[in-house]
Amino acid sequence: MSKRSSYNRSELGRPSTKRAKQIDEDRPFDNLIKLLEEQEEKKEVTKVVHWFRPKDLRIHDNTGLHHASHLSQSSKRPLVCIYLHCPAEESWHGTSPARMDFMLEGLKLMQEELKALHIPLVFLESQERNGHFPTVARFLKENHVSHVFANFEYEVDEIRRDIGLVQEVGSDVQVSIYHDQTVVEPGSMLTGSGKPMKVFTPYHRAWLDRVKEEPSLLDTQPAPAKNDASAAKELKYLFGSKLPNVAKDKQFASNDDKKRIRKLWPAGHAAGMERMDSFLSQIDNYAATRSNPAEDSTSRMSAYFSAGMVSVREALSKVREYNEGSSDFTEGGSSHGVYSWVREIVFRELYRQTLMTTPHTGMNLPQNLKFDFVKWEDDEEGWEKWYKGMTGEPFIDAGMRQLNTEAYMHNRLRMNVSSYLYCNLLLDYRRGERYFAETLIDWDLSNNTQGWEPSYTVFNPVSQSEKNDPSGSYIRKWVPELKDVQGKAIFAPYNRLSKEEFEKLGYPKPHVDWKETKQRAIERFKSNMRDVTP
Ligand SMILES: Cc1cc2nc3c(=O)[nH]c(=O)nc-3n(C[C@H](O)[C@H](O)[C@H](O)COP(=O)(O)OP(=O)(O)OC[C@H]3O[C@@H](n4cnc5c(N)ncnc54)[C@H](O)[C@@H]3O)c2cc1C
Repeated sequence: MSKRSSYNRSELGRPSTKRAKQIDEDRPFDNLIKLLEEQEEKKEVTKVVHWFRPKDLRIHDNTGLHHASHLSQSSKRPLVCIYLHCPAEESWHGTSPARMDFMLEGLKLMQEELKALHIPLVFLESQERNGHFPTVARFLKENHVSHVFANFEYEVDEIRRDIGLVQEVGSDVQVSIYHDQTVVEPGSMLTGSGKPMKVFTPYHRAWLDRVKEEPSLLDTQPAPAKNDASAAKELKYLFGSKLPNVAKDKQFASNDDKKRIRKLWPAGHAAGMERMDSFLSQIDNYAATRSNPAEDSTSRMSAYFSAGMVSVREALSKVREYNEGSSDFTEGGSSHGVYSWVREIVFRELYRQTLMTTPHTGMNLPQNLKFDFVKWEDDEEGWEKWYKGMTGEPFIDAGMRQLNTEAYMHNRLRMNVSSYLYCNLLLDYRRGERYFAETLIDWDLSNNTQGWEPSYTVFNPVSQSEKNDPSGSYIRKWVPELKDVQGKAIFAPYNRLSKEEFEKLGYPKPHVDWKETKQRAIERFKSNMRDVTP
């Protein structure tokens, strides 16, 4: 579905590892907090704005919006919502046609919901990447806005954009930004020596304790209150703002693609909550079936979480109801299914903490900077076979074809296809990461970059499929050339069928030898990786 298959240098460009270390030490997020704290409190309220970003596209349980509504009500001044569309930014960062369409459909629904509350949702547009905060600042000025609210985004460029806004508006507008993407505030989970936790197991344990002790972390906020009728009159000129057009490079390749994806992923909060409710009825099977892609038993909530159409708090507050009102999601306090689903949410929470506290991870650099010294291969044939799902490794091909068809891939496959790309094909992992960004509906920078973090673990697609897709149903579904292959031959048809039988299938033979290329990768990593000089 994604049309792009080659990348030029600037898109995969990155700072030097030395510069990366400097950025980690002088974190843009800390600078933003300092600026926000230094603002003088603005007593007089004229108009209040909430600025929606691509990660908080809902009016329910939206922290920034809730505070904006509160100020608007207490000061009896009107609330206005804005969304900034910047096609150049979307191109720069990746993002897929599926995700763009999903977000815009969600925004259309939100505009209607807000209109019923007499609150306008205004779409602003900036053609230039660096035109974002000046466009917002101009709108605030022209509309005599005194207070603007938003939720934090933790990517470096977004933090710098917010720094730009605070500086640009100066004392004219008070800017308030809230943590909203997670249950536990990123940056607040520290080791004994006061450093941000980076390792999953202790983070998970501490997270479970925190949520058990502070169940209010899962409480949700209501949708904003209605603007009064006179405000609606005063704001008349802001209603009816036209939904932005999708940039050419973010349009679906065909109408069929659009129809298929919209059916699989209906946009909006209501659709997301319906999906969550239906998942809850089967959550108890999650632990036993989550790794089998043919079961398709995971929640498929990722698209709703990454666009913020459903807040993770709201989803977990539902899980709490299911868990008899208890926020004890430890093994002892919940079913296997609940424990293991919440565990996945905790990965998401940790990855946001990592992005905020180790900002270089959002700058096309691996968390383990030693991997930046690896010399990658230029196997263009391998690249093309990988993204088209024609490598000759059935499990890999099935995963890539699912991705190209559904704008989604099961987690087990994401782990396998990524390992195959940078270990067996020895291609720069950033190319795969970018392909995911440009194809997935649930693209999320922190989950994606952490998922693609290179490591020495080389997944074996044959044993992985034998273990996780034991009946071969997932492979048969996505690789129709193999649908009639019986028994264990489905996992490795080239090696397990006779030459004649294999040739009849019309399926490619493996592009590389798995064992040899595993060895090559380990040797390459060992010889190329080196310490980063401070
Ligand atoms: C190489 C690679 C790339 C990935 N890219 C993305 C991405 O761009 N966007 C994205 O949301 N997830 C990404 N993931 C994580 C994971 O694969 C998806 O979140 C999951 O498959 C989504 O399906 P689900 O909603 O049914 O998950 P469920 O199993 O139902 O899990 C519930 C939620 O927990 C979170 N979650 C689950 N697994 C992980 C994980 N491994 N890491 C972090 N959070 C997780 C997601 O928000 C998910 O919706 C990636 C993983 C890998 C290995």
